[in-house]
Amino acid sequence: YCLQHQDNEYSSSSGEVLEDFLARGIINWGTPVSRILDKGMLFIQQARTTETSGLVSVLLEGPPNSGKTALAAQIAKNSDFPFVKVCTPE
Ligand SMILES: Nc1ncnc2c1ncn2[C@@H]1O[C@H](COP(=O)(O)OP(=O)(O)OP(=O)(O)O)[C@@H](O)[C@H]1O
Repeated sequence: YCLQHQDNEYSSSSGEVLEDFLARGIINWGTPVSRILDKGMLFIQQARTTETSGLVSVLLEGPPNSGKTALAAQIAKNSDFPFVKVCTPE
């Protein structure tokens, strides 16, 4: 599910959230985008390996609306793992 609103409204399923973020696709406008997507594929492989716990944490830092969530959604889509967006008050 997706907890998108502070009023505890569960707005859409994992697949619908992905479609929202990726409706127009990801524009690969330069090295920062391609590097994050490439590293995302490595993290997916890492999460799939049986030697690890299957839990991989990644911090994407950047200004508001710079595309952090869109890139996380694209990596989730590439992985076939579910995408869950959780919004906090801060
Ligand atoms: N590389 C990209 N290609 C296509 N669309 C993009 C790209 N980067 C950002 N966008 C679009 O810009 C908008 C803002 O991006 P997004 O919500 O991912 O930013 P954010 O960094 O997570 O923002 P915030 O920190 O405010 O949560 C979205 O509509 C997203 O789809």
